[in-house]
Amino acid sequence: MSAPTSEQTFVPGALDRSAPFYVAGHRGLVGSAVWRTLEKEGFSHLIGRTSAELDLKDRAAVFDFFREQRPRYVVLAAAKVGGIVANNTYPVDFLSENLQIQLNVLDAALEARTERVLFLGSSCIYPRLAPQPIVEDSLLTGHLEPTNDAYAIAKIAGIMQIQAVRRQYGLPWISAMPTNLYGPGDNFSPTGSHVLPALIRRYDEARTAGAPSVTNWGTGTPRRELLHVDDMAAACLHLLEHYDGPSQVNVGTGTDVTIRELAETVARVVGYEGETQWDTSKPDGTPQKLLDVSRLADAGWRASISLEDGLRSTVEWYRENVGALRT
Ligand SMILES: NC(=O)C1=CN([C@@H]2O[C@H](COP(=O)(O)OP(=O)(O)OC[C@H]3O[C@@H](n4cnc5c(N)ncnc54)[C@H](OP(=O)(O)O)[C@@H]3O)[C@@H](O)[C@H]2O)C=CC1
Ligand SMILES: C[C@H]1O[C@H](OP(=O)(O)OP(=O)(O)OC[C@H]2O[C@@H](n3cnc4c(=O)[nH]c(N)nc43)[C@H](O)[C@@H]2O)[C@@H](O)[C@@H](O)C1=O
Repeated sequence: MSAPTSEQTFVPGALDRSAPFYVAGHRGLVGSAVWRTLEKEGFSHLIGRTSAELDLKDRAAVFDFFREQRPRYVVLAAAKVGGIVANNTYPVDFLSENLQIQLNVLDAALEARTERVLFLGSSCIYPRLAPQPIVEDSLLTGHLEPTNDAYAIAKIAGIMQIQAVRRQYGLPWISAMPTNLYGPGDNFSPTGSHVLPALIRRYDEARTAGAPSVTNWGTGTPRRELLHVDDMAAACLHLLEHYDGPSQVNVGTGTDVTIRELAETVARVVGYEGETQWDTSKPDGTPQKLLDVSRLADAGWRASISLEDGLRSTVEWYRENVGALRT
């Protein structure tokens, strides 16, 4: 172990477009959007590995990869991810896989002295009944939402690892906490996905089949904030170039809707005119998780894709790719 270094002043600025930049999870919803954004922004040395090529749970392989590639920048968007029922049903997988992935990547990045790392957590790290909108300082002030507490604890460990590296080694690594995301490349699995892709698929299939009704999960009363993944990717690059600090930064739009309103909007956009029913045997999850995005605004960034526009383009993407969806 190297001698501890105290946290030093680091002034963020434009990243070097020719430096090796590893996007962990580059085929996922977020990773693929980050990759597109970086390509558009002129980054010429992007590095990506599928899980088949490099299983991030394999600690030795991850260390070999970092020793060989020596990325100067890393966005950690590889994780075990799923919707409310997947999280609630497989807590061991969500805890264990995420702890392993992030521990291996962050430890290997530390050994390689990676200059900038952006770790992605989730808004579910905050207490279930945190005051709304949720400020970053709400972390660890109350009980977690039980449907995703295992996943949240893994993510909280990741935030702590970033802070610990900053404190002990002085490296300017940062964390961002996205709200619920959606967009092209999402997981549309009927049982495993998040709410928006599930609704798009359900309503579009019902429209095609001429089904008289669809059934969604829960009561429809919880509120969720939804951010298009292209906005998320832009925020990632913005934070890497404009933010440095130990606190995680919330990434969202600052507005939310009820699940019932979201379902009505999806039905209208896909053109479904039947009835909607609610299966209250399925969990609602946290009643509201609206992020306070002042810190992000102070860093000079705000979301630009409206829910209506983002939803329309995602429905288009879904229809064009329905034959080749992830399961
Ligand atoms: N989607 C959302 O609503 C939200 C997401 N987030 C966070 O954003 C990040 C990205 O999520 P998202 O893009 O939605 O997730 P996805 O499921 O779309 O993508 C995750 C990616 O991680 C990779 N991965 C998973 N396990 C391994 C492994 N063992 N080894 C290597 N790669 C692995 C997968 O690679 P491959 O395809 O090659 O198998 C996959 O492409 C996560 O940290 C998540 O917690 C936060 C809040 C909301
Ligand atoms: C991003 C975040 O995502 C997860 O938390 P969540 O916000 O509760 O996630 P969700 O998108 O799955 O559900 C939102 C709401 O929508 C309702 N709902 C209706 N009908 C469907 C439906 O068909 N599928 C789903 N998934 N939800 C539905 C559902 O009952 C709930 O009230 C975390 O586990 C964790 O992974 C995390 O960090």
